[in-house]
Amino acid sequence: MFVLVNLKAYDCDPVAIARAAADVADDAGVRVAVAPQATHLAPVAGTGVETFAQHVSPTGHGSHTGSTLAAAVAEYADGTLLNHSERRLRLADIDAALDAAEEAGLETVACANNPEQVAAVAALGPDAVAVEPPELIGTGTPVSAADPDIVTGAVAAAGEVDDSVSVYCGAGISTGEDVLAARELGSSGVLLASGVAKADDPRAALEDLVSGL
Ligand SMILES: O=C[C@H](O)COP(=O)(O)O
Repeated sequence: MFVLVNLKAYDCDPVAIARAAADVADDAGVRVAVAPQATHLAPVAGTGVETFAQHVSPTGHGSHTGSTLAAAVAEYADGTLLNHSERRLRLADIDAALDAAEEAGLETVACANNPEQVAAVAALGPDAVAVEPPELIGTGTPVSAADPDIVTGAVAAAGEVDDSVSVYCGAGISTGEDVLAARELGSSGVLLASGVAKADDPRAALEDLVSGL
């Protein structure tokens, strides 16, 4: 299982969380990655943890003020999220951002709300898709318990399009039990945020997440 921790724009210490994630990944032998704000990519990557951007632009070098270029992100990061439900892109822009990310050598995780969108984004050839029902994001109610069919549906939808695309799930995942339930449903990773970024003790939260793996 891959544990991808998105720090969003939460008021947290990205480097402390990254250090804890690197330790937990090493100790448990589990892939754990951290996706900080773009301005924190360098210090987070400096901890040695796998580092993801939260977004890259569907543009290359040129007159694109405010862009986050995949090539610039790749100086520090290993991969990137795309089309998170809090950073939605049009289909053509997901396609272009995937191309830019792949050209820069970034691993790509494209998000989708439901199995139908999973099929659409899987057809664009990301390394992975992450299904997240928006209504469960940040609730602490895990998608694996509240809407298991959306996870199994996403696994089936991606498999019909391209079975080399990994399927992750997210929304409300915060415990080791949630991670195991996600795996039972066919997911090969989880995407989560508040369970770690808002935890009183992020290191303990990370240790619990991987405890059953
Ligand atoms: O990127 C992470 C997801 O939106 C899930 O967020 P959450 O774990 O706070 O529900």
